[in-house]
Amino acid sequence: MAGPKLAASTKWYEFYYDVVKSPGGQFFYKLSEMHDKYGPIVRLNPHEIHIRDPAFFDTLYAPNPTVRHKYPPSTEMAGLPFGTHGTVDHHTHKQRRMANSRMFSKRAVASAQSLIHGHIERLAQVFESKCGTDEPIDMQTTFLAYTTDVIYHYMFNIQAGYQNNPEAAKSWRHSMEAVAQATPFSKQFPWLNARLLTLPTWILQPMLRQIQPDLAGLLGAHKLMADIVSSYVKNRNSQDKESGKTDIKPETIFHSIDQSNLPPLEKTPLRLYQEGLTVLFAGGETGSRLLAHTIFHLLENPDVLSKVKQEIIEAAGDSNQVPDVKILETLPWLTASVRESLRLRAATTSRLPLVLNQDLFYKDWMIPAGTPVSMSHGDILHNDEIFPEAMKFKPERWFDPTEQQKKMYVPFGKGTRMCIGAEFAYIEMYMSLATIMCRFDLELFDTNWERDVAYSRDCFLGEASPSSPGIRVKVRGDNKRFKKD
Ligand code: HEM
Repeated sequence: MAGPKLAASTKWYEFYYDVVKSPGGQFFYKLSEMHDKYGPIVRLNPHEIHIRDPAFFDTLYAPNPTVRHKYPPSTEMAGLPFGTHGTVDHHTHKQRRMANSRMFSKRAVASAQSLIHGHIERLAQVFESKCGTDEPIDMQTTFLAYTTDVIYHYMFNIQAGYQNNPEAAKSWRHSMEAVAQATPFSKQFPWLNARLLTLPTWILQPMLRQIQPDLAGLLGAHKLMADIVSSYVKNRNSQDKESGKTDIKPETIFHSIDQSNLPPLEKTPLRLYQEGLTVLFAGGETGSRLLAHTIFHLLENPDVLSKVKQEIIEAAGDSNQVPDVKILETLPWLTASVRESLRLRAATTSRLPLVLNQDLFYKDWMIPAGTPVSMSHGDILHNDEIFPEAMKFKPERWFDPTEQQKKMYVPFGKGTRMCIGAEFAYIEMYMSLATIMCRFDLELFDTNWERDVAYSRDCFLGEASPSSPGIRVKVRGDNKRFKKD
């Protein structure tokens, strides 16, 4: 297998690019260079193979019943082996995912529109409070507070209240940033997080405060989840097991797991706690970025923005209410803009390794069973041959997409491990975008693509430059459209 000899002989090669070379998380660029030099299949470290060939994506990330395990070091780094995302074994994962699935069905998520509306009202108040002032809004913090509040409410029936507490929201955002910064390091020492999380809080908290105070803030989320689970478990025995079993949406994700066919060992407090954290971490940051990036692109492209606004306002007709999600999803410019924003930012920059029980064949190569093999979404979503001028925001490409473009649209991944929250992300996104963009006139404040939007580091999700103050806007006017009386 081709690739630099040094990379094939030691993991310190990757360590150098991810941890030592400023600003960290640089190995994914090196990986691209390896492919430019050695071709579509390379050995990137002593254990792993990486493939850059969109045509192979469906084979590697195949759906059930094809068996695909995760590669333990790639899942260990989050320290949540009992959550779906951290589950290595294919069959265990399948069962755990099935137990969660009632929370994520299209019908269940659509039924949550009024719950989401409540949080959008609060979001609109933030924009309203800055209207006409010169104070910019940091969109990622504001939207993270929104997506986090929505997840806590929908998944755990809890009011987390980040939107009502700007200091808590800022500190949560800093914690998420700190996790991202630490990811290139934890990728090299994946066992570290899991070990750290076994320490008692009275040791861990002061220790983390010394290393990185924002990381210590993360323990607040762990403590809150432990409390939510403990209160759920306390009441669990007094609840009628059948209650809510036929509802479109179970009350919480824990009800969904409890009412599933999983065996009792899969319903322990530790399992619930880790699944809860998995969903919280997987859904907050991704959704808030998508929102901030889409607004960035719309403000950079005023002609597209005016078409998006116009079609939403026309769909609303005489009503002063945001159209139903079923209608929003049919609006061509809105849908195309969201798709394009997701494609352009290719959320997950990290390679996503899988392990097979059998040998895998790629062209003339035979990859022995048990070898971790990965591909990267950016290699597909930013491929100029599939998406001409791939790094440009061109929503109109989605009006008449080729079969290949439709097939290669993979921001949520594919196969057994693909995102389970895509419907949730879309609904949360369509409803808030429609409200914020139609109600307020926004303008970008000191924000540009190179520094603030394009990624410069692989921290599992792609991170903008460390010098970025974030994507910021000023609110120039309030049209009062979709404002609740
Ligand atoms: C723009 C938004 C989002 C993007 C681009 C995105 C992308 C992804 C990707 C690529 C994966 C697969 C990762 C892997 O194979 O390691 C994933 C998994 C996952 N996502 Fe998302 N996601 C988004 C929003 C959400 C939301 C809103 C939720 C929950 C409310 C969520 C929950 C999950 C979960 C639980 C998994 C693990 C699934 C499993 O292993 O079965 N995601 N996401």
